[in-house]
Amino acid sequence: MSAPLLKLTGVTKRFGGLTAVNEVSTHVDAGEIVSIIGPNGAGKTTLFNMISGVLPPTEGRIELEGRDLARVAPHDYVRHGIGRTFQNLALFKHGTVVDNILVGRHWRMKTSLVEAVFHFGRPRREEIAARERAEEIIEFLEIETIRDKVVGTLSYGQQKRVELGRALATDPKLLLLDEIVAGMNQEETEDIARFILDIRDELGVSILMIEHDMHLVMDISDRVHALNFGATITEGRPAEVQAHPGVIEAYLGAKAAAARAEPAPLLKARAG
Ligand SMILES: Nc1ncnc2c1ncn2[C@@H]1O[C@H](COP(=O)(O)OP(=O)(O)OP(=O)(O)O)[C@@H](O)[C@H]1O
Repeated sequence: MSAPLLKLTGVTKRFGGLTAVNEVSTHVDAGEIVSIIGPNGAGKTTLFNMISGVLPPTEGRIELEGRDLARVAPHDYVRHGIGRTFQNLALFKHGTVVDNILVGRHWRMKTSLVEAVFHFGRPRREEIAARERAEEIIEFLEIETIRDKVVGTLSYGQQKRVELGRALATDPKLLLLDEIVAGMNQEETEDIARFILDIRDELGVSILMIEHDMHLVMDISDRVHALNFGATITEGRPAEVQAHPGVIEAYLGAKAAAARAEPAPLLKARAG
């Protein structure tokens, strides 16, 4: 049997005395959409940061197609096939849509500085191929009408789509989506859900996403991994995970803690 696309074994991250991620083991097979859920502070972003090379694990092993990523330099994760979007938009606001998507392409290009400066054969060929790929992605994401617009002038939903385009331009095998629909309205969320499924089905890219939108998680995930306080509560099919007592308790517990942190309505009214 071939190795899973992504495999995590006993992955742990400690920040001083705080264990943000505690011995998490999971995997993503080729062609899967897997979601990571959990209340605020559960360790989801820290886990993503380790998978995308932003942070080294304190313990444990992360493998992509059987290759230990500890041996890969952080800036080479993209070239090995891990693409990512960020929780907060990380686009070049003054650049156009095309410029931003080309940036993703350049992250994975091989042209050396000397070649680029003297404009030898490979950079030109690579540049033409990069532009062609950017246009394919623009068409795929249905953003042709805004291709020359400056990103900072676009709606939040459109900007998120551009960020998705930039991640796709790196030709990932595995795409990490960090709360991609946060702040979107229902129509924008439905569009993104459709694109995620198309990315998997038409482009053959596997997806690992952190998501708070439970409708999206339940609708499109093949598998869900639930975390709380850095540790795995359970993993399984969406409906099983949603009904798991530990998951319900984690979310209710988080809600109760948030409610305790809020002043009682009467006190709030008086204070106001
Ligand atoms: N660089 C850091 N230094 C110290 N502690 C950190 C650091 N990054 C995260 N933490 C802590 O690790 C824990 C997990 O945080 P993380 O951001 O991974 O959670 P999360 O599940 O992504 O939360 P959210 O849903 O709010 O984004 C939290 O207690 C957080 O305060």
